Amino acid sequence: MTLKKTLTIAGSDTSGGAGIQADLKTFQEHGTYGMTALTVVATMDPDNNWSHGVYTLPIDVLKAQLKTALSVGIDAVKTGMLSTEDVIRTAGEGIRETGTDHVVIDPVMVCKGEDEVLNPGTVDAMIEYLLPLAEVVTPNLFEAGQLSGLGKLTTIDDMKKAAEKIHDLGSKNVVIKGGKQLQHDKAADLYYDGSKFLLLESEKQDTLYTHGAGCTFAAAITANLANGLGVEEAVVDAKKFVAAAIAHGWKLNQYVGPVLHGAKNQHGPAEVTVTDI
Ligand SMILES: Nc1ncnc2c1ncn2[C@@H]1O[C@H](COP(=O)(O)OP(=O)(O)O)[C@@H](O)[C@H]1O
Ligand SMILES: Cc1ncc(COP(=O)(O)O)c(C=O)c1O
Repeated sequence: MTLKKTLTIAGSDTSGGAGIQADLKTFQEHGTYGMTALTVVATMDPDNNWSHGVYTLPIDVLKAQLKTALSVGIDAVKTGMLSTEDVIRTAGEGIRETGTDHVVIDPVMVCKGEDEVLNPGTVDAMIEYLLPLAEVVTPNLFEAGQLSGLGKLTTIDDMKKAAEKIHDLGSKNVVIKGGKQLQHDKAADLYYDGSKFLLLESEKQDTLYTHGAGCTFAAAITANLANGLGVEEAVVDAKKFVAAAIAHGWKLNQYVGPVLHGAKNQHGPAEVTVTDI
């Protein structure tokens, strides 16, 4: 049996819901063989309101992991938390060497609820080293505002303008996640392939248990591309996967509630409507 091989270049979320943990669980649910190149280890302090520590691994350690993964061969690759310009450049070099076009860039800049980029130099580095390689980029509203240079995005019209700008930066397809932040009665994401805009909508859940949703969405797109789906189909199916995972999100402790990565396979896909806009 030959499995498609999917690589995530991302951070470890020790609490298990996001980061490479989300990616590997999601790859598994899609029947792909997951591999990892770790960039940072994120920890959470129970004595200090679960505040995050982010420990960047030495760049040589990242390079050695990429060498291992590249020697095996990769069918699709995604990125997650990349903490410095050096890490981003190295990730870009690794992605080029995989030779695959199935490249999903999840431009993680902050963890949920925060609105300041941890390290501002990383936005320019993502634009320079990663967007030109992307088959799909999946910013949330905040990240799309940063990458496009348009700042705060509040409407679907703003999202369209940002998607065009990000497409011009080299990503072949752009998915801007409206999520909970967008003032809209559904959880709406905008898909743009350079010519048409699609609005992907699912039920907006009234829940705080969405930890890992962004990583899970991008990992599902990656696995779908590896499995041979077209980009539009890969994104719509991933939305059904993540919406189900959010609908079954659960409380890990008083601070965090992760999505249930296996929800689609256990309970069925969520309903998603797709509208040409
Ligand atoms: N409360 C919610 N109910 C339903 N879907 C949501 C909710 N919050 C986010 N989503 C969806 O989850 C996916 C990931 O988005 P989001 O959580 O905003 O990303 P990120 O983790 O990068 O901030 C998107 O498809 C988004 O629309
Ligand atoms: C290592 C790592 N990557 C990515 C994220 C982003 O997670 P989400 O999918 O909830 O945006 C986090 C958030 O805690 C993280 O710790």
